Amino acid sequence: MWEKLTGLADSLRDRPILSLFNEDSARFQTFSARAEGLLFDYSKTNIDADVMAALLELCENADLAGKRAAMFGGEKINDTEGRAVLHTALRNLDATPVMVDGEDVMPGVLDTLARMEAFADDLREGRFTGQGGAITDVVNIGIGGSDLGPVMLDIALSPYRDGPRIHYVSNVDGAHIHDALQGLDPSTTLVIVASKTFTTIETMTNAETARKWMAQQVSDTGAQFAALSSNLEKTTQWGIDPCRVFGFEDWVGGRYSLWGPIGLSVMLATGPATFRELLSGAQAMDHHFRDAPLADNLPVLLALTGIWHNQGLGYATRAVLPYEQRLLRLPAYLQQLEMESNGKRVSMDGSDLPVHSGPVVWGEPGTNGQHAFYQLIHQGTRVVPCEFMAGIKGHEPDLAHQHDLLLANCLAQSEALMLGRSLEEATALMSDKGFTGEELSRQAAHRVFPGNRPSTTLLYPQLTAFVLGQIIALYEHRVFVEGVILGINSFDQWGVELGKELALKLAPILSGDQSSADKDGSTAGLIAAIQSAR
Ligand SMILES: O=P(O)(O)OC[C@H]1O[C@](O)(CO)[C@@H](O)[C@@H]1O
Repeated sequence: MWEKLTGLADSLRDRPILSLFNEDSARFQTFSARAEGLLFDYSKTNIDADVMAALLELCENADLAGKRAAMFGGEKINDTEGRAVLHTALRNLDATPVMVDGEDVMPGVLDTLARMEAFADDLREGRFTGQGGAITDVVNIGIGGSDLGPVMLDIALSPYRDGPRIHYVSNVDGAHIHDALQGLDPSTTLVIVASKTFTTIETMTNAETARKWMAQQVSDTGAQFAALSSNLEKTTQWGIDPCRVFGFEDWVGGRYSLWGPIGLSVMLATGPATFRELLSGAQAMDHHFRDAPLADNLPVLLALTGIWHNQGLGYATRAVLPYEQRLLRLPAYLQQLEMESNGKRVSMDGSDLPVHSGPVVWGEPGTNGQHAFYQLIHQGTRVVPCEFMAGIKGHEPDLAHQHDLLLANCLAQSEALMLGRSLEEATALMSDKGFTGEELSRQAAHRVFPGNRPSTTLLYPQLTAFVLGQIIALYEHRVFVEGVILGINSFDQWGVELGKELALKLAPILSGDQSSADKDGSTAGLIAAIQSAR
């Protein structure tokens, strides 16, 4: 199945991308696609018509259309956990029926959304208060999918923020909750415990700490706690009033959960209307993904460029480079979305993957990244496919000149990556500066850029809630498509379990209650070093 692609990759690896533009003046039009205001340009890659045909063949062979229908249709495609995968139902605002085990899940989804909206309105309009008056601060305690999505959205939607201040606590490191609670008044603070399972050690430990902190000033601490979870039994056991528990079903994966109750903190900060805009944007992308032909389908095209670069050409990482400061936490969010989903070594049937799993995903907003790691991207020995993204318009009309500079930088980087600078050009440059002989060669060598480095660019009109919904759903579906082509289950995460189990066993050893005798030499040595220094 992979031979055709890897064969093409071997023969085309060094072909200059620039030559493709010289041969075809319409290359940009052919190798870019639009959907509902978004423009995805993948012309600055080595993909040509043959490569695209081979990539689309992979989609056919993997029955992408059938698997997509199975996902939207509520089939239990997460078969190592026996679950459907229906984050799309959370933004199915038209309420068209979505069946799981013969039952329409939409009435429940919309009922929870309405409850969240009523609670958000009550809190934002001062009808729900703390013991000391209107809620001024909300502390959202969660980790992984119960944190990264809301944190990313909170920053991205800052122009729309008009509610209480939100503070996010995720790390079990006591420093995190200590610093977050500094200066907050417990009597006007709401604590949200966000955990799908309601068993995650980091979250439950931080929630206990928050409860103790609140008890110092608030007599009925339970009245200022809310929970977002699938485990209603545990939220009740923990003492959270069911009227402030917002539940969701097991068919919402943690890293796909920001569209439902896990997004409550964002709704509190920006209001129900903005949250609905976010859902509408995602829904628009769902429709596009479901209905557009594969060759014009943005999530499919984004996935295929990923497959070409990672499994075809063997590039091990990809950089996500938003030229949008408010997408500061998008790379971190995508790290979980992509790497927890597609970082798997076996196919659905348990056999070893014939190709690499999904790539390492990393990044940072431009222009900051330019002054940090772009050196390696331009002149390092490894090729890093870059995924640029930028809004055509900012939210600061008075600072439009800065936005133009931002866009100029974004375009300059993808251009520089493709064009590079030859030894002849570098030599001429340094010769003009007066260098001669061996010193000219030496100085010129340092100024050569190999170029021919691939990148894609996603342009969007402006970072509104709607557009943000589109972008996140685009990446979600990209992960799905890559997972289908790889033949893996993108919706479980067994790889995080072993470390959790070992941490639980190590805790009593570290505290001295158990012996480290059965530990490997390094771990035992580290334990001894920690214990002896206490
Ligand atoms: O929401 P929960 O159940 O606390 O889980 C938090 C995170 O832990 C994981 O299970 C593993 O890291 C993630 O998939 C999940 O997002």
